[in-house]
Amino acid sequence: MTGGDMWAGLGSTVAGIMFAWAMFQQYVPLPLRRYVAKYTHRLMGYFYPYIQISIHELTGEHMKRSEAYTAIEAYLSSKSSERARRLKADIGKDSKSMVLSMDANEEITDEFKGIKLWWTLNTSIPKTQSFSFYPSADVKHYYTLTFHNLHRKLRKLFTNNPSENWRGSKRSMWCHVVFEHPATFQTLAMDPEKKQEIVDDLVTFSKGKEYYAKVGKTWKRGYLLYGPPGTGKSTMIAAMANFLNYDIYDLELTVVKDNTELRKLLIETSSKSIIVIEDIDCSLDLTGQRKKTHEEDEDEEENDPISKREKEEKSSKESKVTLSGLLNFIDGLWSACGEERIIIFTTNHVEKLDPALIRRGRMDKHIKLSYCSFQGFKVLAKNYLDLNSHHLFPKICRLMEETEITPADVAENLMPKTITGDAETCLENLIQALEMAKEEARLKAVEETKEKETSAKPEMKDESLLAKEEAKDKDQAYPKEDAKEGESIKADEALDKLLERETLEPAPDV
Ligand SMILES: Nc1ncnc2c1ncn2[C@@H]1O[C@H](COP(=O)(O)OP(=O)(O)OP(=O)(O)O)[C@@H](O)[C@H]1O
Ligand SMILES: [Mg+2]
Repeated sequence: MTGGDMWAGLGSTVAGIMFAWAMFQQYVPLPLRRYVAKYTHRLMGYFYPYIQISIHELTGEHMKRSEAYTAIEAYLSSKSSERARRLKADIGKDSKSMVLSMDANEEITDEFKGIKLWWTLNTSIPKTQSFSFYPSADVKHYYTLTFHNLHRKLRKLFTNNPSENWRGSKRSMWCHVVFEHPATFQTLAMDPEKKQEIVDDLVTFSKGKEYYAKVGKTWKRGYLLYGPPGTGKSTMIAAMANFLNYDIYDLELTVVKDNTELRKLLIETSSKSIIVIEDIDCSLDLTGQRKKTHEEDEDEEENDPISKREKEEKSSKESKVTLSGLLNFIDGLWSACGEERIIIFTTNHVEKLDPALIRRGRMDKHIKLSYCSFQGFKVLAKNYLDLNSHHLFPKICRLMEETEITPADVAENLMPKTITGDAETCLENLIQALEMAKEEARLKAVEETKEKETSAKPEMKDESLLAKEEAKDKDQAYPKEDAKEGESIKADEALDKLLERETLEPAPDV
């Protein structure tokens, strides 16, 4: 086929489509046209998964210039001069400078929180045009912002214990704000292999719809994050939400009235979400509830009616969520239709938790967040100081092997304290902090050995005290001759008692 044949063929195909379209518009009744349009639109959605927002220059009845349009124009002005290929030049207000902006139908690529966006300046020309040397006043300008449908929904952070600026409605038990935590797995300081393992686990979970259905399990996963304060438990939750594009429900158990309220809260959570209970060991006396039986409670109350009333008053304010209520919550018994949910508990004291609460199947993966390793430090150094290597790194590595420091403390030291603060100063600050931590640990160890030694002494002390007391008793029983009058009366009484006892009991061997 020659080039000419090909163009002729294409031309006749286009002409055919145009003809069919004209016939469709003219003869097909409107309801059917709408029906077809609806499905064409859906079909388009599959091929064109982008969202477009238009911002028109002139708005309202009086066609005033829109403030949003002016703000976008100003915002894009600097980007245009860097990135746009076709620019429009205007004289600035001072009549001396030149202001450059993007020309009509020009496109600029931009980024917002890691999301790729496209800005386009469009013009719409009225259909009835009269010939004129001057630009028509009817030409309308508008910007279009285009982004992928995936980013249509901004992530939200929900809470059942809101403070002032949280948004909520009477219908919902949760209030929310836009979730804007910047943490990612790249910026999280931890052992790279462990990090990869968690990422793989999350990916497997998020793609596991069929698998969970096949094995007959609710599509949910529980993570227990434990470790000392400042090791990145909350940061990891934010990184997980950003990675999976899930909402977060921060559940404050202490303000949940009872199991029924807990159930309602769970039902109101959406799919693709992470439900978090921070510091679970402090949230409820879950272990206590298990250990104390009802009978024991009742016995205590009967003995002390005041404490009973106090207890009742206190417990009317306190949460009545029980361990079994919480277990049902985790097992998802109340959410038969529940889909794609992650439940996370955090704690500083894993040993305090009831084993039932954290057994596999409930908290499927136990993740220990620990003190900062040199690998972790390298992530933070890259993140905070943009450093891959430095002559102080070996010294830091050695100190980190010798002492414990949390990632939170490392991060704090790596933050420049002045605008001009350089990387070397920050690293030196960290070295100082590490040396201090090492010295503190040494002193603590010394103190602990001293305490151990002294805790061994009290027994000896006790023995000597006993000996002294015995001697005192004897003194009282056999008063010294120079004792004062009152004392000698007491001593007489004691002597009487002793004699009395000796008559009743056999005399001890001395
Ligand atoms: N592993 C980490 N990687 C990166 N930054 C971290 C890490 N751990 C802590 N940080 C930094 O320290 C701050 C405190 O960390 P985070 O709140 O995550 O600690 P936590 O383990 O939840 O502490 P707590 O037990 O007190 O709640 C964070 O804002 C973050 O800047
Ligand atoms: Mg935390």
